[in-house]
Amino acid sequence: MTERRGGGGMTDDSLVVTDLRVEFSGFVAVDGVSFDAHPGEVRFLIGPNGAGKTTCIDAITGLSRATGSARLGERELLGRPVHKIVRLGVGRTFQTASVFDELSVLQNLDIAAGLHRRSTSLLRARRGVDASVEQALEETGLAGELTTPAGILSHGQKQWLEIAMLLVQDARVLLLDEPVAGMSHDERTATGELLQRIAAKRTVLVVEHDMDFMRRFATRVTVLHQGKVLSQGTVAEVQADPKVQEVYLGTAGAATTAAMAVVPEAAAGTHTAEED
Ligand SMILES: Nc1ncnc2c1ncn2[C@@H]1O[C@H](COP(=O)(O)OP(=O)(O)OP(=O)(O)O)[C@@H](O)[C@H]1O
Repeated sequence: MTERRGGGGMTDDSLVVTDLRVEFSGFVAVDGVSFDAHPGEVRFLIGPNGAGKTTCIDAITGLSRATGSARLGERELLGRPVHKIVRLGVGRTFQTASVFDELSVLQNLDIAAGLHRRSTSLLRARRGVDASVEQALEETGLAGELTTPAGILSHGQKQWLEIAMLLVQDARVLLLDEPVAGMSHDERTATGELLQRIAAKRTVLVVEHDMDFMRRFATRVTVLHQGKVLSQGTVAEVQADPKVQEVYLGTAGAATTAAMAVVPEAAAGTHTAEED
């Protein structure tokens, strides 16, 4: 058993990816990528379009065949089928929210919860709101939307519902693919704060394009470029890396470069506010 402790150290819920490699008919999309993520930090994976970010998540969750290693604590994930990886506690969201629009928030959560429940506890749950569902509703700020059809939730609320579904499944590792795409500024802030709360006890890995969001909420960042790790470290370290500046200058345009170049006061030290 590995030691359990919070604040970014190695635990049974740590995700450790080593020398990950994914090839599609001769094209190497992920080429020897290594990084780790631990409970207590909001870990970011960034990089230009086509860098290999989603493919890394696909490999970890069993959707793409990969070589190398992706370990949850002491368990190897690579080579296991998708449903077994889910059962080990690895949950993910996709770039497009995948909730049942016709069903209420509660019904969506009940279905998600069913994945980990026996029929007897499902029967019990039908008489009221299950404790895990109630906790997920509170944590994601959706408690007031119990009977709302998911289809009429705001864009941000749909993403939070997806995160809530992972919480009721008791995911120990959450892999989130562009969770704030299309969100308003306020929704992004609420999402960042939600991720910080969730990450206190779970491993959270966020794939993002939004540099401002990354600067505000990342504890550590891995930058991918053309399938390889270009840079890795705190927000301040990564932003100061000339290799990162060069890639963003060359591929992502002036706006992103400007966003990357600004190191906020709070991030200029070794870590972000939530560590203090
Ligand atoms: N199933 C597939 N078959 C062939 N090539 C693929 C497949 N999936 C991804 N790729 C290629 O692998 C590379 C990495 O794609 P990936 O989606 O992981 O990048 P990304 O960093 O997530 O990009 P984006 O930010 O645009 O989502 C791209 O060149 C993509 O075209």
